[in-house]
Parts: sequence; structure tokens; C-alpha cells
Amino acid sequence: MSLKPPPLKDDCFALPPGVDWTPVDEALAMLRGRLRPVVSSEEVPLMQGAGRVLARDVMALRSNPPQPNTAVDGYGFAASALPEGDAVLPLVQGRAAAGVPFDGVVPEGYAVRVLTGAALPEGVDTVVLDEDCAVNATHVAFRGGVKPGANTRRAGEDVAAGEVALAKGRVLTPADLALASAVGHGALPVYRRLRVGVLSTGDEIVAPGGEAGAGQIFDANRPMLLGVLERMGFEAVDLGQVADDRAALRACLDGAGTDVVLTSGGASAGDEDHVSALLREAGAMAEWRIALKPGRPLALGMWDGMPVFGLPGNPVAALVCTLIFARPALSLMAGAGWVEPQGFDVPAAFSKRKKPGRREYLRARMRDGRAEVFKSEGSGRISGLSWAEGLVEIGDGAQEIAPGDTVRFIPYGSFGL
Ligand SMILES: Nc1nc2c(c(=O)[nH]1)N[C@H]1C(S)=C(S)[C@@H](COP(=O)(O)OP(=O)(O)OC[C@H]3O[C@@H](n4cnc5c(N)ncnc54)[C@H](O)[C@@H]3O)O[C@H]1N2
Ligand code: MOO
Repeated sequence: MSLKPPPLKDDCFALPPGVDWTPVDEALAMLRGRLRPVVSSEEVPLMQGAGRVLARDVMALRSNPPQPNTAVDGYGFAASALPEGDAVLPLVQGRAAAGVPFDGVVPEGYAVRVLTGAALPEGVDTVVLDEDCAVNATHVAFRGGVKPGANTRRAGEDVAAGEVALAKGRVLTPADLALASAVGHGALPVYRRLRVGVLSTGDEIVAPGGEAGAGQIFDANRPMLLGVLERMGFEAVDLGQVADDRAALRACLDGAGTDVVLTSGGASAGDEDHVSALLREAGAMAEWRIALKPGRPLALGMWDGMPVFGLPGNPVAALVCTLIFARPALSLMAGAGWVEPQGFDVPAAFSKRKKPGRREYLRARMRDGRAEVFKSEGSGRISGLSWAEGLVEIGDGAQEIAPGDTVRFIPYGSFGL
């Protein structure tokens, strides 16, 4: 028998005969269509709401501002009683300060001392700035031309009572907490945080800081993925590591107690790729070969109703798959809906020629208004992930990029990092 070798391609992205690669957008659409929110809701004190997902629309219980008030320190009066040209108005006794309103009515033709944030006293609809005034014990004088309503804020001009201030599904930012408090809330309805387990697989993996023998490597993926999930607002659960052993892997998934698990390593179809083999056994939702670099093998399965993302072991591929696939999926499961990262079209500071048929993500950062990319595309070069401040996305078609050409830069921040 003669064993005939196939032609040498030395390109692990070359399409094996008869194998269809799933384009990134198609894989994303499938994922989006198959997952559902899985979290119940609860109420948290507003002060602890940052990063949580709103479980209901939040209505304004009160307007912001709640009453008409002055935006500056100065003097208030009724614009209708101003003379033509320069004004010299008699002052009433007393003043209006934030939280300490003026007690009384300001008669037409009079002015009253007002401080920033004070409710406008009855009879006042316009304020002139301190800096524009000359004042003595009894009068205030200022030039003509002050516009009616100047330097005042209308009640509800920001948000009116009864309006939706924050919509269900929103991931609460610090600014959202300011708004929710301003419109009268002290507690907020949020979803329970999605519990996401992180598991590293492989005989060669040693826990950070452990004893590594020859041929062993320290676990880079687990600390990275746990950190990524925390930053994204999920409850990250450290499931540790398991060797390339199907029974151990099975036991770990059985005992995970999480809503979803991210594993890394063993995702492709090699002799020791137990994650994909086990998920296949369990009736994998899909075992994908994605037209993506880096991050081609992605095993997706349901383990007793719990989605498992079998990420590739190479750390760069593991992170790219997490940002591109796991993040929108987890966001949907967490009640925040499907999310797409905001990218920016910027000039390239690099050259690159790319083959058609796959999407590529390059480790990148912005310098002097241009996107520069890491010196190597090696999928195990962790230092490049650390060097980078985002990714450059290069579309599925063939491309020849020269310095100055427009490319799409997605900062890590756009992925919630
Ligand atoms: N003959 C082929 N070999 C490979 C192909 C291919 O098409 N043909 N694809 C390559 C690509 S692309 C990737 S990505 C990897 C995917 O492999 P697995 O997901 O099965 O992962 P492993 O083989 O277990 O590990 C790959 C690599 O990553 C290291 N690793 C794993 N876990 C960690 C961790 N927690 N921290 C740091 N590094 C980790 C592992 O030691 C390997 O070096 O397959 C290629 N091979
Ligand atoms: O794409 Mo592998 O997924 O290069 O590291």
C-alpha cells in the first residue's frame, strides 16, 4: 500500500476539502437566535447599582430639576418690568439660596439676591450674573439687553416626572445612578448577575505561581478571562483547571453551579481535545470552525441545559473569541440584550495583505491619530494583548492595507473592558 501525502499547505487556515467554514456574522446570528435571558430579578440599593442590568424601565418619580431655579449667583427679577436700556433696580430684603427659598413675593420692578441652585422666588423669571452687576446696599445696576429667562432652568427641562428615565436592559453606569437618584429613586430593579464559570483545560497547565516542570506552562487564560468577566459586570466563578481527562471534565461541568461556562483549550479536533469531544457526546449545539483569525475552533454545547463555550487554548484566540462571541451572548443571557462593539474608522499606521474568506482581528492601539498593530500575529503572544488597547477588525474579503488607509479600530473599552 502506498501512502500518498496531500500537497503541503502549511496554512492552518486553508479550507480542508469538503469543510465549510462558518463566517463570523453567520455564527453570531445563530448564537443570537438560540440564547435567552436566564436571570431572575431583584432590588438593590441605588448606591450598589453600578454595572448591574436594569430589569424594568425606571420612570422619573420627580422632575429634574424639580422646580424652576437659578443657574448662577446673581440677582433675580421679572423681565417684563425692565426699563429700556440700562437698569437700576431696588433690592428687596433677604435672598434665595439652594435649599433655603426666599420667603415672599418679589414685586415688579424689584430685584432679589439669588444663589446658584435656589428655587426662583415668586415674581422672578430672569437672573443677571453677579459679574455683570454693580451693587450697593439698596440697589443693583446692570446694562440693558438681558434676555427674558436668562440664567434660569425650567422645572423638568432635563427629565419630566412620569418619563422613562432609564430603559430596561441598560447596564447601569455611574451617570445612570446620578440620574436615577435625581428623579427620586433609592433602590433599583436589576437582574441577578449572570454567573459565568471559567475553566482551563490541559495536562500542561499549571496554576499561576505554581511549580512548573519541563513542558508545562502557567495558566494565562483563567486569570485573563476571570478579569474580563468581572469588568463586563458578570459574576465570574473560578472553576480551576482540569487535566486532559474526560471524566474530570465531566465532573467539573456537572458541579459548576453556574449559568454558563467558558472553557479554554481542547476546543479543536486533536487527540487531546476533550472539550469538543465531550460536548459532541452531550449533543453539542455546534462545533464550529469559524472563518476567524485568531480563534478558529470554537466548540459550543449545552451541558444539562447550561451553555458551554469551548474557547481555543491560545490566549490571543481565547480573548478574541470571548470579546467577539461570548460577550454578546453573555450580555443577552444577562438580560442586557445582544451588544455590538462600537468601532471607529481611523487611518492605519501599518501595511497588511489579507486573504479572502475569513475575518481577522489584530492587536492594535491608537497613537498620533493612527492605528498601529502589534509586531506579530502569533496567537500565543500574550505580550501583544497586553501591549494593545483594542483590536483592528479586518473584514471577510481580501484586503491590501497601506499606511493611511481607513481601518476599523475597536477599543477594548467598546467590549466593556
Ligand atoms: N494541525 C492543526 N493544528 C492546529 C490547528 C489546525 O488547524 N491544524 N489549529 C490551531 C489553532 S488556530 C488553534 S487556536 C489551536 C486550538 O487548539 P485548542 O483549542 O484545541 O487548544 P489546545 O491545543 O489545548 O491549546 C492550544 C495552545 O494554547 C495553550 N493553552 C491552552 N490553555 C492555556 C491556558 N490556560 N493558558 C495559556 N496557554 C494555554 C496550549 O498549551 C497550546 O499551546 O490549535 C492549533 N493547532
Ligand atoms: O486562531 Mo488559533 O484560533 O490561531 O489561535
